[in-house]
This record gives sequence, structure tokens and C-alpha cells, in this order.
Amino acid sequence: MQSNKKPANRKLAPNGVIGPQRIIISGGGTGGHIFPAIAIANALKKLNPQHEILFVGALGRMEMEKVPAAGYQIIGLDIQGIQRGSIWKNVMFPVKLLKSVRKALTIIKDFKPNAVVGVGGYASGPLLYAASLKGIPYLIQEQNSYAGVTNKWLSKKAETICVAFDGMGQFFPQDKIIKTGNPVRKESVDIANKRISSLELLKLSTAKKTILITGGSLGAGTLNKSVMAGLDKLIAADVQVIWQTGKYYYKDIVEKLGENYHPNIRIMEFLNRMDLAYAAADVIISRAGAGTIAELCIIKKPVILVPSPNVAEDHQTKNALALVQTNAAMLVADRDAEEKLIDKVLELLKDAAKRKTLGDNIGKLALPNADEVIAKEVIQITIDN
Ligand SMILES: CC(=O)N[C@H]1[C@@H](OP(=O)(O)OP(=O)(O)OC[C@H]2O[C@@H](n3ccc(=O)[nH]c3=O)[C@H](O)[C@@H]2O)O[C@H](CO)[C@@H](O)[C@@H]1O
Repeated sequence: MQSNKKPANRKLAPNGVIGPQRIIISGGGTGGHIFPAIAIANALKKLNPQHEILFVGALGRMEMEKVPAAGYQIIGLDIQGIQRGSIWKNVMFPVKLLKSVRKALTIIKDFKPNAVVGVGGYASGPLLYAASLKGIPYLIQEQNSYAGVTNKWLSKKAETICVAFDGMGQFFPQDKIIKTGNPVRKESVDIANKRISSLELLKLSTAKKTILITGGSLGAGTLNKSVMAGLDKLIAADVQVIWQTGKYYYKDIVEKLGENYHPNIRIMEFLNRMDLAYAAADVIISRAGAGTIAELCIIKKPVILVPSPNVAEDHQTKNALALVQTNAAMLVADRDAEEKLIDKVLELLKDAAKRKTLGDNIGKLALPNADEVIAKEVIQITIDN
């Protein structure tokens, strides 16, 4: 791993193995923040099952369901993001922020953490700020190639900042940065020897080519429109589709098409077993969220990325270009997707050599042990302080 930290200044924990520590992991909002957090927690538990881990999230957000499902305890703060375009929707923001910092201080007082980890998302800000007030060391894990205002501000007092992309010195103090890659849940990329069983489980044919379409943890309107526009072509080509619509779009699509629209097309709201979906796929169409990209590099399959244009500083395009520049993925711009995406994927399905090249090249970018490296860094800051 590339590190800018000076080893001479650090007392190293032997492989991160020390007695039980108490760690708070804060953040969430979307899968892109939650699943790396769970991966770090799992890696900490692997280092020492006695480590005690508490999650802090935002009430009403996805983490309040996904974290307990992964076997961890979570406390919710009543916090939301600043909503663009309406002053009225933000009237309560300062009050909620203040209340959340107060609650974060109480959580820290009660739980007495040795260290805090922030993965980004609404709850991360108040919790890390409270940690800084109490002198608790904290680590930031930044998934994207672009850092938001809150993480930049919090980075000043962070012990360590774990990143996944080069060039993050423009946002964070250079001497705190370690390039670890993004942590992924091991079970979501464990695809070996699962192709046939997962196709059978999905009641799909093992003899036909299969396209996986994933719009990230919330789904993607553009991908759904593109599939809708290309359904006739997909059916005519006799290829299979695992179509993750996302929670907000599922009902509408199923109302229009019916749940069992066609034997070749599986319409799913959310994929609880990414490993099975990845294993079944011959090609993948995806948004360019940082967590999904980290997984795609590990599973080494040919990918067409359609970056979301609705994210800060267009960071998904930057995430995607890091792959496209080394011929490790294809890119279709959001504005072109409805017209071109399905033609592109059908072309790729006919071109075995191109699929092999893309799969080989994306595999070269994998950083599969990010979770373990970060977990050791978390333990390290409990020792350094
Ligand atoms: C719209 C938006 O704000 N997107 C951001 C969000 O993406 P988003 O929340 O979509 O996150 P990512 O693409 O990074 O990761 C998605 C995660 O959800 C999992 N998954 C996805 C679909 C599914 O059906 N089942 C499932 O388990 C994937 O395996 C992956 O682990 O966080 C990312 C990481 O900060 C950012 O790069 C994205 O720009």
C-alpha cells in the first residue's frame, strides 16, 4: 500500500493484534457508505472477536436496517443533509445538528471508545466532531476521488485518512493519507464456482448469456429507462437480464410490466446477494459508485459504466475514467444511455476477445485487502494515542 505517513513516528502494532478495543463506526445514508463500514467492522472482528463495535447512523436511513442485518448494534441520530434548492426544508438543520452533536457526546461518554471511524454520510460529521472535542482519535475512510466539505473540515484533526484514489492530497493533509482502496464485504465478491447454482436459483438458463444491471444501492432512473427502451432488442437477442431497479423505481416498473414479464428478465428491487448476481453475469452494466467499482475490480468481469451526473463534482465520472483510461471498462454517458446502452451491451456480448481484455484489465486494479489494512490502521491509532 502507498503510505505518506512517516513510519519512524509510529509505534506499530504487531499485525493489528491487541486486546479488545471499543470502536465506534459512524456514517451511512447510502450503501456506498454503509457496506464499507460493515466490511471494516468484520475485519476488526477478524483481528480480535472481542473488539466491541458500535455503529452510529442517521435515523430513517438505510443503515438503520442494513447494520443490524449484518449483526451489529446501531444508534440513530436525528440528522439530515442540507437539501439543495429550498431554504424552508433546511430551517431545522442547525437545531438538528446541535442536537446530534449533543447526542454524539453522550454516546461517546457512555460507550467510551478507544477510536472512532467516519465513513461519510450524515451521522459522520457530528460524531467525529464530538470525538475531536473529547480527544478521541479518529480515522476517516473516503471512498471517492472527490472529498466533500465535511470530510475536508474533519480531516484537520483526523489521525489517519484512508483513500482509494491517487491525488487526494488536494483535499486532505498529505502526511495523514494512506491509499488502502475501498473495503468491500468479502461475501459480496465471493463468486468462485457459483455461476450455475446462482442461475438455477434465479430460474435462469445456464446456456444463455446473462447481463447484470445495477444502479448502485438506490437504483438508477437512467438505467431503468434504458432497459425499458431496449426490452424488445434484449428479448430478440435471447439474452437474460438480472435487472436491479432500486427501491424507488421498482413499483412503477412492475406495475407497467408485471413481475413475471418475460422468462429471460428478472426484475429485482434490491440484490441481497451480490455474489450470486455477480457470479451469474457475463457482462455488467453499472453506475460508477466507488464501492461498486471496488467490487467489480475484484470479480474481474467486463463492465459498462454509466456514471451518475447527479453527484457532487461529477465524481462518478472521475471514478469511471480511472478505469476507462486503462481499457478496464467501457463508458456510456448518462445522456446517451437511453439511445445507445443496450446496443453497446449486445455488441459486447458478441465480442469474446473484448470481454476477456476488459475482465483482465479491471482485475489489475483490485485492492482486495483494503478492509484488513484499514482495520489495522484503526487499531494503530488506539495505540498511538
Ligand atoms: C447517488 C449517490 O450518491 N451515489 C454515491 C453512493 O453510491 P451507492 O450508495 O450506490 O454506492 P456504491 O456504488 O459505492 O456501492 C453500492 C453498494 O451496494 C451494494 N448493493 C448494490 C445494489 C444492490 O442491489 N445490492 C447491494 O448490495 C453493492 O454491492 C455495493 O457494495 O456512494 C458511493 C460511495 O461513496 C459514491 O461513489 C456514489 O456516487
